[in-house]
Amino acid sequence: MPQPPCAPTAVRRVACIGAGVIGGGWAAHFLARGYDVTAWDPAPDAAGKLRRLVAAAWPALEQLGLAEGASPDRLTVAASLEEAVADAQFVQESAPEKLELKRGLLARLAAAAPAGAVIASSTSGYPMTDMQTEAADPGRLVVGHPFNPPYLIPLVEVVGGEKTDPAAVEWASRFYEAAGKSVITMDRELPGFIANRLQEALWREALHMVAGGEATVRDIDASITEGPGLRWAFMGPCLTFALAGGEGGMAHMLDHFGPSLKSPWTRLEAPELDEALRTAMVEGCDEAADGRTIAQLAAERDQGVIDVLRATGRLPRPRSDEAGGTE
Ligand SMILES: NC(=O)C1=CN([C@@H]2O[C@H](COP(=O)(O)OP(=O)(O)OC[C@H]3O[C@@H](n4cnc5c(N)ncnc54)[C@H](O)[C@@H]3O)[C@@H](O)[C@H]2O)C=CC1
Ligand SMILES: C[N+](C)(C)CC(=O)CC(=O)[O-]
Repeated sequence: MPQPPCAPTAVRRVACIGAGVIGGGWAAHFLARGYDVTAWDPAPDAAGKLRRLVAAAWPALEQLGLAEGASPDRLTVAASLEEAVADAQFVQESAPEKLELKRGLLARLAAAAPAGAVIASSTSGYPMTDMQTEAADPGRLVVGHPFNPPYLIPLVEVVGGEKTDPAAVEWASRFYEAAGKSVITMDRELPGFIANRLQEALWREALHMVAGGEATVRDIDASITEGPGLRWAFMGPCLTFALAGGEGGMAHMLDHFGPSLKSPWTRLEAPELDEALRTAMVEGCDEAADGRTIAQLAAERDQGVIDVLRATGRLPRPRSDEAGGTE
């Protein structure tokens, strides 16, 4: 792989390709951290939608603290993909989760972006090995998997594919850290990476319970927000379960509960996502929303995440180049 155009801490210009929920959220994050952002999205109404998304996110970002010079005015919406990435020092792809589309798009991005510039995909599950097949220079393609909304949830999972240069994975991890993210760098591809693999197990069980009429959407959500979710905001599932073993810690927890966990671990297959289950989930969510719109729920979520970050002492650090990084 040719050298990236600059050091990870010296990046000033980022391109966001695909500007929906996640691409727009990434744009808001990078703008708040003081980067110049150029976005491109083929949808006819994409520019207006993106600016509305950034405007809706900005109050939350102001609460967290903006980087010096950060402004929504530093967002440019390009007329073409090629124009969007022509000058980019880093590219974040957030197009729809369709493998063929990602393959072609990543190849186009690799052809158009400056030599060596790292290109990250927001994919929530495809291995980079499967997505980098059409690119002329796959070495600079990595997965940078964010969490919704990327402007508030710190975690990014970074992993390369078989043809990715390890230097690109390293560069991307350092860049995201400089941009204020909390990074897990994976040394191998796993289906769903780490967090989605865990979330998918939870989600599979939730859908089973709704499909079987065993629990309502409201009950399922309350079972997490009033229960384990409170612990998970600051202590992960392994350490919280180590505490379930009392003074004996994880060893006693496994000896005590392990045998009885074998059945729940192996009982269920993937649920059939048929029309009835889809309807039950949609109606259950409408009921649980209690008349709140998506925009109201998003604002509530944003405030909740900020409160948790603040309460647990995890407000974002300043950008590392602000602390003296150089080109
Ligand atoms: N929604 C979520 O919670 C999360 C999604 N992701 C990943 O982020 C990516 C984007 O997902 P969302 O933002 O949720 O989808 P979305 O549907 O909200 O946005 C996708 C955007 O891509 C645009 N688009 C369509 N064709 C395109 C093309 N050829 N090139 C560039 N842009 C194109 C669409 O116009 C749309 O604005 C997916 O890979 C998804 O797996 C990752 C983490 C969380
Ligand atoms: C729903 N999702 C699988 C796209 C979610 C993610 O990938 C991460 C998240 O935001 O939880």
